[in-house]
Amino acid sequence: MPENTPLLSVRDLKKTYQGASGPVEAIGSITFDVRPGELVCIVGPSGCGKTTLLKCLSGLLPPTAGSVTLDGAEVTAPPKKMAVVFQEYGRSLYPWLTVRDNVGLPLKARGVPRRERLAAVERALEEVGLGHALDTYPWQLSGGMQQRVAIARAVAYEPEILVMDEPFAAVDAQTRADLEDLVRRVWQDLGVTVLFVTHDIDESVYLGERVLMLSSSPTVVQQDLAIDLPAARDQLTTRAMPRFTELRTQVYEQIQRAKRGETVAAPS
Ligand SMILES: Nc1ncnc2c1ncn2[C@@H]1O[C@H](COP(=O)(O)OP(=O)(O)OP(=O)(O)O)[C@@H](O)[C@H]1O
Repeated sequence: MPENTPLLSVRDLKKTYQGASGPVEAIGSITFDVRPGELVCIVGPSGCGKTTLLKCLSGLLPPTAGSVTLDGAEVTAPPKKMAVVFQEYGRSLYPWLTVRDNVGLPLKARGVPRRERLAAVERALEEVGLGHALDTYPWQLSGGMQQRVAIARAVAYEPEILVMDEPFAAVDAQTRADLEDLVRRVWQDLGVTVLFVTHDIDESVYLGERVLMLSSSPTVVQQDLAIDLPAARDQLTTRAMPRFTELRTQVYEQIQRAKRGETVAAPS
């Protein structure tokens, strides 16, 4: 696929829920593209519709209007080319299966032969630094390690796009920093396209090559900001850069505007 052809295209996406006391307009109108190989973060105030947007992107919820297209095909059901990593790692892994079998499960479901499957599982676990944990069970691992297993499972599946829904919200700060670096490394090593949803402004700037800021509901894209930080990022030096501070201030101000319901800024 040529570099500039979008992999994911969201066009005038609108979602109105039928609530008990009338319609709730969660998403007003969202339009954006993600090109192959990009790492895009989506950030927005609580209740702005991030989960609703992800459900529509992953084919779990039909939009009220507009469309989602992945690799040229309209998304109407969970696409085979997409893997999703959720916040609740504890509920996304099967406790009665070893790490090896948890990671291999989607490949087994896809009919990948055993030998090939085991090799892919081992590669993915090596990539997330858990090559030694093949025969352990999820409940024998820390929260951060379980989330690594969930990332390995998504990676082993070789998706065209990896969607992550606030994946590090439930882990401690040190683990979170390690996992952020892991996402950047996986993205760089494997060249997979990543769409990362977070409510954490610093995280969005540290991780992203682009940050899409959402407004409050009914949601629109408030700003699409290019993150012009060096590709090699480091928790200490990158976060100490004056440019990092400028960018996080810009995102913070937009989010505050969004919370106050102020008008949309011109795209950067
Ligand atoms: N099933 C539903 N029926 C009616 N309204 C809903 C439903 N699901 C979500 N909403 C409303 O849609 C809006 C967006 O909700 P959503 O959960 O997508 O936001 P969010 O950005 O993911 O929130 P948070 O960051 O707090 O998790 C909210 O006003 C919410 O109350």
